[in-house]
Amino acid sequence: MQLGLVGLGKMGANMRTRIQEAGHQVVGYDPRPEVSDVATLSDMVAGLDAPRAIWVMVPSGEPTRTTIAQLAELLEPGDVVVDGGNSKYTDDHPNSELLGGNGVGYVDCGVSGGVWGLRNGYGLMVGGSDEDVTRLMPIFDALRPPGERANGFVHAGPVGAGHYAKMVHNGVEYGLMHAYGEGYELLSAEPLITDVEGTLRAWTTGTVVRSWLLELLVRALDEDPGLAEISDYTTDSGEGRWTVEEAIRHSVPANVISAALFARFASRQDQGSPALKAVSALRNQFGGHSVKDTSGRSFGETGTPTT
Ligand SMILES: O=C(CO)[C@H](O)[C@H](O)COP(=O)(O)O
Repeated sequence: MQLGLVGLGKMGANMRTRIQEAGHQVVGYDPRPEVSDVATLSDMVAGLDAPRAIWVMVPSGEPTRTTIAQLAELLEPGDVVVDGGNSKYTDDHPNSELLGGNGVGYVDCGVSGGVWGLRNGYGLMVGGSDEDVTRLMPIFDALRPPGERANGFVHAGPVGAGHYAKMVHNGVEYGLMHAYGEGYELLSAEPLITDVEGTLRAWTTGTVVRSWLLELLVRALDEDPGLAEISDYTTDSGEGRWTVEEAIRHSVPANVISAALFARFASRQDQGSPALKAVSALRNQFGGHSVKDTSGRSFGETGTPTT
């Protein structure tokens, strides 16, 4: 199948490779000519046979809304657009209506897996009509991990459901990372524990708290013993806030997720928390998100896997 892919950043570029490796043809567009397959968005559209499928993988908010508005001008009835970024789910209906006015379908897809998704596959949470989702299944199958479709892929509901599921996923991510961070801090504070990293490494196998995030924490400690180089200053890109807003709307007592979000805010006021160093190191490990070193300089991409 052919796919137009808008946005060839650290997620989009890896997704292009994975989709191509599954035998599909990708025409990628990015404003940076050195990574783009075509010069303009309209060249990308012109390079695809109708009916077209276009995947948008650009930062959420204005960049995604603008891209979708531009596509609405360029596409034809029967085409379909996927927003694979971390958009707020409330953006999905306006985007869907804008495109639908011209007979263009719309699917929202939460994508999890960070910079490791190229080799491990991406977890996908999809919202849209059965017809649009079925049509895009070859692309979803190329991106998701191998094996059972239900492990790593869900058609969670109508338009908006994919981004809602991804928002909650990211809220859970905040809570998990913070719990590991607190555990790391407590182990580090206790003189009885003479091998903190070894204890965390032991937890990665057999225990009830084993997980990929825990493996990444051990990896971060291997690369930076004692997390000496990293500041606890931890940013956020919105999903945690939206999860807490939704918890309030539904009167769900989201104690853990809101505490983890507020701890990130505190990290920007009062630096020096080992738990937040761990959270910051984990964001860098799984997503290649930029972090600060102890002198306040931003750096990133150290989590990019070499395999
Ligand atoms: O979607 C992701 C992982 O699943 C991103 O890496 C995540 O959005 C990072 O979020 P934040 O910047 O708020 O920590």
